[in-house]
Amino acid sequence: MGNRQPNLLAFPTVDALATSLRTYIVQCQNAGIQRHEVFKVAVSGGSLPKTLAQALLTPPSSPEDAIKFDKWEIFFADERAVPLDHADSNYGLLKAELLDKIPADMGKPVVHTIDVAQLDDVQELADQYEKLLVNSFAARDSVKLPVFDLLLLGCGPDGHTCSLFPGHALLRETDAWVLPIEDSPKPPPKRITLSLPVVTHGVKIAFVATGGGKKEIMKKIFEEGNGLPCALVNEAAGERCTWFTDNAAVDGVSFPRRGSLI
Ligand SMILES: O=C1O[C@H](COP(=O)(O)O)[C@@H](O)[C@H](O)[C@H]1O
Repeated sequence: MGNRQPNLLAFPTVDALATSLRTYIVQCQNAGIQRHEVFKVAVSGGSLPKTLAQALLTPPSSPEDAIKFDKWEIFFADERAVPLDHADSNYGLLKAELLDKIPADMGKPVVHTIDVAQLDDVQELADQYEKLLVNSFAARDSVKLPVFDLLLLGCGPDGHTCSLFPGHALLRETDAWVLPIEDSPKPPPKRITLSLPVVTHGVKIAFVATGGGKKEIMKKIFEEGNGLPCALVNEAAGERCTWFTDNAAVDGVSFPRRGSLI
């Protein structure tokens, strides 16, 4: 991969990881606000929202370190086709872990949820979410792909990210921005997900992977690749992609720069 290698950072604890993740997110936020006065960020579900809350809800160490939630537009990197208050909803999880805990003086982000009126038709659900992106990122005719300022992603123990699963036909999609999936190997089966080209087109892409349960797949992603969805993101995004891991998740992986910051 040469100088297009992703950054792989390993921290001794999740606390230390969260501190660096915050610094990184603030840099992305400030760059986004400078570029177009807002910060457009896509977030995943799973274990990410908890770590994200840990990173974002601490008081700033300086004015430059401030989280400006009133400038944030939050989109979902993937979402399950369930009501927003369902236990499987990625929005519901983010709400419980982060959104409900944001103090009033930090501002309120705009949060783009799925259109729950379309839950019965997952293709329509994906199409509606794509339309939302078209409206937010300008007309599709003039914009080939939406460019998120940052995508915050998780990595499943099988190497999936968003709802892009190993070996699935959705990995070959080149046109659509948002895709439906009806046969997710991880429940619930019906979901929507950003496509690989949209994910890899972001200004910055950050993965958060913690715990010993991730170490086998981390070895495969970084040492073999094997067409795993997370490895495909690494290959396409190169140095725009940064992994925030703890030591347990990269135990035995030869690559990481320990705890250093970008
Ligand atoms: O199903 C999903 O799983 C992935 C990974 O979750 P994790 O708990 O292993 O971190 C998550 O990134 C994705 O958003 C979610 O829908």
